[in-house]
Amino acid sequence: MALPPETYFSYLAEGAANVVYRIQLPHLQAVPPPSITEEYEEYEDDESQPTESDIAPDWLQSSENKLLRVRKDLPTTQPCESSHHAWLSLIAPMFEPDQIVQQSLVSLRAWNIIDQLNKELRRWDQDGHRSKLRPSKRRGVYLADDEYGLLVDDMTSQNSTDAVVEFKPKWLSQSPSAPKDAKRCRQCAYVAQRNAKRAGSGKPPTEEPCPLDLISVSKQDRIKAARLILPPQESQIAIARMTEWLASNSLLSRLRGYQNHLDKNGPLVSDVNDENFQLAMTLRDCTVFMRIRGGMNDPNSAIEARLGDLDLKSKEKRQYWVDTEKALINEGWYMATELETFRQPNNCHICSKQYQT
Ligand SMILES: O=P(O)(O)O[C@@H]1[C@@H](OP(=O)(O)O)[C@H](OP(=O)(O)O)[C@H](O)[C@H](OP(=O)(O)O)[C@H]1OP(=O)(O)O
Ligand SMILES: Nc1ncnc2c1ncn2[C@@H]1O[C@H](COP(=O)(O)OP(=O)(O)OP(=O)(O)O)[C@@H](O)[C@H]1O
Repeated sequence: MALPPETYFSYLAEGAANVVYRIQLPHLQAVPPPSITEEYEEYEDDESQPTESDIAPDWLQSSENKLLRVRKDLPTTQPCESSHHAWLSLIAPMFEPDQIVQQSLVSLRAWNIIDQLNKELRRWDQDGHRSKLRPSKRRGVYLADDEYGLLVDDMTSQNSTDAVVEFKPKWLSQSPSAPKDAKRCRQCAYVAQRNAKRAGSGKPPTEEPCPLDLISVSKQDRIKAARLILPPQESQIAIARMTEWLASNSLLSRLRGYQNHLDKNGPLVSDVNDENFQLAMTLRDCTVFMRIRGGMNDPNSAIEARLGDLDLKSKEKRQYWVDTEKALINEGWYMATELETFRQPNNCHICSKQYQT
């Protein structure tokens, strides 16, 4: 599938590995309509007239409600073609179709799309502080000159009443290579370490939900997690809805099941050439995109939740994963015995459960 010339891409957001664009197609009228005589010739009286979507070209139907997601040129990313192949064969079969952001390949070669998008990114970077779109920490990295990009389901709000929420569930179980009597889970240990570094450079701490609270049977734990997922000003009704979703959804428990099953040894021991380990690390860094039609305050609104950012992790990340795990163990972040000067609060599920017993 290729998009027609004159398609306009507007920057939406980016992460460490990909840039995501909204797609604005050339107006449908630009596609030559069938002539009146052709229409008469093709449709008999008893045949129903084709609707706009029946006559729309392939590119129009395939790119409706889609975003373009393109890979950055980094040693840790793989061409979309190979990551899409892994997604099709290994990842998509793990979930129901409505539990994941659907994706398909789109050709980027036709009219130097990447070249044009990179020119725009470079121009913004050169503009320095005048470029408000690109976060400063993302500057200096550009798109890979790939044959293909991905069309992904657009999970942004589709009208003014939709609410959207995005979060990463991260490690839904303790790391298998963490100390046995750890006082923090993998993610809380990591966040504590990161907040100590932030404090060292004068930045405020980030507060993130403990993944174990996301899947806890205790309502109190889930309320705690829901408050941290939602923006600070969210209403009690919204917090209650998110708390209820955390209890009733099957997505997170399925995700946790796969994370556990695919890596039983943890980053210190597991073989990075083992596809299962790469998959487990992929599932420990995916994103939940939620869209609530009618908003969080409408108790009847339907919640759509899909996992995205499911690109198979590269083996190139091995050293980073090993170094991270070693530091969390050796510097005492798992055990909450970090040096006094770096001391961080411990709000991890593991710690709160230990105090309760
Ligand atoms: O190491 P982590 O837990 O900080 O996760 C990284 C993410 O950071 P965050 O989720 O914000 O903590 C990080 O995300 P951000 O840079 O924070 O957007 C990436 O997702 C990174 O993966 P990759 O290098 O793009 O393959 C992620 O790396 P891995 O999942 O490969 O460890
Ligand atoms: N399907 C989608 N619908 C709506 N917004 C999206 C979608 N995919 C990505 N985005 C937006 O673009 C941002 C970056 O996308 P994505 O998470 O795919 O990038 P990434 O580089 O793979 O992320 P990471 O930094 O986690 O590696 C997301 O945080 C989100 O705001």
